[in-house]
Amino acid sequence: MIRAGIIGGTGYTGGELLRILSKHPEVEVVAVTSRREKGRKIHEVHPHLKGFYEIEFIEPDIDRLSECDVVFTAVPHGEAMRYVPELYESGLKVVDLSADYRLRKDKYEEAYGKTHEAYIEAVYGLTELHREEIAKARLVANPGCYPTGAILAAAPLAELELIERVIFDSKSGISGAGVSPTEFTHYPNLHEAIVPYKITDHRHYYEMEQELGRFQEDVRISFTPQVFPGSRGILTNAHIFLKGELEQDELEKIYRKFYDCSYFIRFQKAVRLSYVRGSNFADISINRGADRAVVVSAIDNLVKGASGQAVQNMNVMFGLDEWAGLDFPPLFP
Ligand SMILES: NC(=O)C1=CN([C@@H]2O[C@H](COP(=O)(O)OP(=O)(O)OC[C@H]3O[C@@H](n4cnc5c(N)ncnc54)[C@H](OP(=O)(O)O)[C@@H]3O)[C@@H](O)[C@H]2O)C=CC1
Ligand SMILES: CC(=O)N[C@@H](CCC(=O)OP(=O)(O)O)C(=O)O
Repeated sequence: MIRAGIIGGTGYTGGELLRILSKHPEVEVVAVTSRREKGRKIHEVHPHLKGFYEIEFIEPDIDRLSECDVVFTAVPHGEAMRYVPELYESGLKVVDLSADYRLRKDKYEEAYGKTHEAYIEAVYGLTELHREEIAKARLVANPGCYPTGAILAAAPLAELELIERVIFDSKSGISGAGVSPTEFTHYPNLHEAIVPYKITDHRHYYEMEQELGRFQEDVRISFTPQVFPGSRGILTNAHIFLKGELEQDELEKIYRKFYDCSYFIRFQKAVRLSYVRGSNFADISINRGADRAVVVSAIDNLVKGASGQAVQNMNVMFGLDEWAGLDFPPLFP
């Protein structure tokens, strides 16, 4: 069995890692940290996991994680870099869910407006794009939730350098903002609303630019995030203005070929968040219009957008089937 540790086990992605790993056939979770809840049982913080774990939260102390084969860092960006270098140097495999290692150093510093004091080169963990490098990696930087849905929607066309311009219009459930309540997440502020924010300057733009730019250097990207009053899911409408003429069937062929061996990519006529909820699937629909193609993607932000993809990456790093412990259907309705 692979012995797994989680730093940040009381948060939403930490809780989701615990849920997924509880049924993983090759993994035992041996250490889960919390500064606030140390000494308490897992189900005292995550009542939905009652009956699945006996262990208690421990202090985030690297020595206590040394018995692990893999550690997931599920803490806010800026905090993961306190732990990742030491974990990495101790020879463990690390999957970091934060933004600390996703970007090249200069881009990180531009996007986050500060010097990265603990930089290590990592593999960007969008599994469908980087499987071979992930298989050899000891540090995988799990992608942001918005970039996961957006990049998956545009990568097949970027690979062929067919994008004139792409506009990502994305709507996220509020669990993307983490477990701590804020004015932004406060019920009356969000209820019956769809709230655009960071309309022209969200930091996830840099991940989209970096990853699509690997395929097509001159790709032009715009991105606007919004939140809706639901817990889970990110729906992205990718408005793709194409270079040259491409019919619907040609577009479909390009996407099917690109995602040929990708278990978690499903092509659907209609894409709904409710068809992927609770699962690691990314559903995609392709719609050719007169002036552009609109590729719609749907993911669960806590699963394919975070903890599910982190487990998918761990599977690849340990040579397991990519879908091990993740081949469960979505929760509908
Ligand atoms: N929510 C989402 O949809 C997604 C989140 N992510 C990223 O994953 C990471 C975790 O997100 P999420 O679970 O939502 O965050 P939460 O805010 O829900 O939880 C983070 C947890 O980290 C712990 N923590 C905070 N600071 C530290 C620290 N310095 N040392 C140790 N533990 C710390 C806290 O636990 P305690 O106080 O008990 O120690 C807290 O419960 C973030 O970087 C986030 O951006 C990525 C993709 C999607
Ligand atoms: C709804 C909401 O607030 N979403 C978060 C993104 C969640 C995520 O993926 O953030 P990381 O890059 O930090 O991992 C935001 O806009 O900042």
